[in-house]
Amino acid sequence: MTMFEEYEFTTLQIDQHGSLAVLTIHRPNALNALNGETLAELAQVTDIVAENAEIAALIVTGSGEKAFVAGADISELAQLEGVFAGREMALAGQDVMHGIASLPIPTIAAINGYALGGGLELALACDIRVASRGARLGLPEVSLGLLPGFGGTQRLARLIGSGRALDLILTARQVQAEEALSMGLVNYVADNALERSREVAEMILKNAPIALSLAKEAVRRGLDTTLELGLEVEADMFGMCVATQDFKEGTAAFLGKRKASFKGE
Ligand SMILES: C/C=C/C(=O)SCCNC(=O)CCNC(=O)[C@H](O)C(C)(C)COP(=O)(O)OP(=O)(O)OC[C@H]1O[C@@H](n2cnc3c(N)ncnc32)[C@H](O)[C@@H]1OP(=O)(O)O
Repeated sequence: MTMFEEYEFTTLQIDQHGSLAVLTIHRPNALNALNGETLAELAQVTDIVAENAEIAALIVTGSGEKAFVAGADISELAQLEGVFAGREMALAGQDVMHGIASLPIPTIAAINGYALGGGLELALACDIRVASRGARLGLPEVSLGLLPGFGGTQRLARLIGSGRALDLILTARQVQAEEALSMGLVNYVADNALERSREVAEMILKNAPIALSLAKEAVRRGLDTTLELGLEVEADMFGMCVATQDFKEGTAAFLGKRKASFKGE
C-alpha cells in the first residue's frame, strides 16, 4: 500500500513509484481544466507530498493524449463578478501554484498536450518542463478579457525574460514544443513527455536529496531578491550541505572511485 491509497480524489490521480510520485490532473470532459475542486485537491496533494519524506520527486501531468491542462475552468470563471471576487480567485490560484513551487523536492511538468492559461501557470510552478512534440503552450487569458492570474505574469517573465513573456501574454498565441524549447520555456521535447520526465527524475534522484532541496531553495529565493542577498543564501545553503552525511559520502565515494550511496542525512 502506498501513502496515497488512503486518500480519495475526484479530479486527480496520484501514483507512487518508489520515491517518485506522479500526479495526473483528470477531468477528461474539460481537457483537464482547473476548477475549484481541482485546485482544492491540488493544494491537498501538495500538502501531503510536502509532509512525506518518502516522496523525493514529483511529476505533474494531464490525463489523456490531448491536454496537460487547458487552463482554469472557463465556465467557473464566467460566474465571477466584481473586483473582489476576481482578486480572491487569483489569490486562491496563486496559493496553489506557490505551494507547488515551494515544495522541497524537485518537480517536473510532463506537458503531454495543451498547456494553456492556468495550465501553463501550473507547469511554470514546476522546476523543469518536458513537452511532448505535439504540445501547445500559451497564455490566452487576454483573449477572454483577463490576464494570467495564477502567477503567469510573474513566473513567465522570470523564466524567459519580460520581452518574450509579453509577446506570449499580449498576442495570446500558442507556441509548439520546438518554439517553446528555443525560448527556454521548456527544458526538453520528447515523443513521450511522461517517459522522458521519468528519465529526468531518475537522473535527479541519483543525487544527494538534501543538496537537491537546498539547491532548489537557493535558486528560488535568489530569484526573489538582490544578487548580494542571493549569494548569501547560496553560501548558507552550501554550508548546510557541508554539514550533511551525504556530503561526506559523496566526496568519499568520488575519492574512493566508487558510486555514492546517499541516505538524505
Ligand atoms: C488565471 C487563469 C485563467 C485561465 O486559465 S483562462 C482559460 C485559458 N484557457 C483557454 O482559453 C483554453 C480554452 N480551451 C480551448 O481553447 C480549446 O478547448 C482547445 C484549443 C484547448 C482545444 O480545442 P478543441 O480540440 O476544439 O476542444 P474543445 O471542444 O474546445 O474542448 C473539449 C471540451 O473541453 C472543454 N474545455 C476546454 N478548455 C476548457 C476550459 N479552460 N475550461 C472549461 N472547459 C474547457 C470544452 O468546453 C469542451 O467541452 P464540451 O465537450 O462540453 O463542449
